[in-house]
Amino acid sequence: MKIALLGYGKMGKAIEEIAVNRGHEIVLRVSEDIESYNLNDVEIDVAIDFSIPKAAFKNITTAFKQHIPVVSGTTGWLDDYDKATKICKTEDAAFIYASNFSIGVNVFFELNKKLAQMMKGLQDYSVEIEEIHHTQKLDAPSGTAISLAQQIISENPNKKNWQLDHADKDEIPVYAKRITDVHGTHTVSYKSTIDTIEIMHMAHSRQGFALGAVIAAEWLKDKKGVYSMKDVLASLFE
Ligand SMILES: NC(=O)C1=CN([C@@H]2O[C@H](COP(=O)(O)OP(=O)(O)OC[C@H]3O[C@@H](n4cnc5c(N)ncnc54)[C@H](O)[C@@H]3O)[C@@H](O)[C@H]2O)C=CC1
Ligand SMILES: O=C(O)C1=N[C@H](C(=O)O)C[C@H](O)C1
Repeated sequence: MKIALLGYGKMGKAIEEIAVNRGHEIVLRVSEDIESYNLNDVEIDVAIDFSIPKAAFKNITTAFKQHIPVVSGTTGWLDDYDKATKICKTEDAAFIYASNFSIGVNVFFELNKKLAQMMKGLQDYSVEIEEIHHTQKLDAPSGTAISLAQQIISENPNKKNWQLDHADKDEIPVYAKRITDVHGTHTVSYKSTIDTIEIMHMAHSRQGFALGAVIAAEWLKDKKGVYSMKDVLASLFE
């Protein structure tokens, strides 16, 4: 598979290593405005975008306009997600966005939904989310923490929204901490005066995110349409 890397930072490099080990070829590395590159110059089977919030929408839609399937893991740009999926459909392209491509986190997402269903009637418990990441991270809270909050909100009618660092009764507080060299730790806690229930996922490296993104790209390559990581991992969740 011929891969274009849109964003060639920490994740771009981790993806390159795994993709090459799985027999793929990196044909383009984009690390600044995509207008400086001509996507027609090389044959591309799939583009993988791990860039920065303000570049993601342009990177992704530029690829769609060349009918190139796109896997995107960039966080912090989702206000434009619906616009991007519309362009994907108009251009007959293919797209998977995930706030977290790690298979472990996708299992954790399923646990989070199940736990939210069980806890929604237990009014003595208050729910909160904590995420910890390295100090170079541009966005807060993390895309994964927002996904976790949205999953709880869709299961629990008493929760209407999430807030960074504080919350009203019908909101979920999300606490974001920045500590050198932390790859990504997410904890969902339900606390009462009697006890605390917690689920936690801790990434030990970027390998899980990168492997999941390459697996998603292999799965998406010959498809059209908009998908999620749940589609890619369907057999795991049957
Ligand atoms: N969905 C997931 O599983 C994961 C998502 N992420 C997200 O991926 C993104 C990238 O993370 P890192 O690689 O750690 O960041 P990074 O800062 O190491 O890399 C970002 C790269 O984008 C490049 N860049 C700047 N402007 C650009 C443009 N206009 N077009 C293309 N590239 C441009 C920068 O030169 C930099 O090398 C972040 O949004 C992060 O939150 C990170 C890990 C896992
Ligand atoms: O920036 C990171 O590093 C990560 N970002 C993603 C997020 O915002 O959730 C995923 C992972 O936690 C690492």
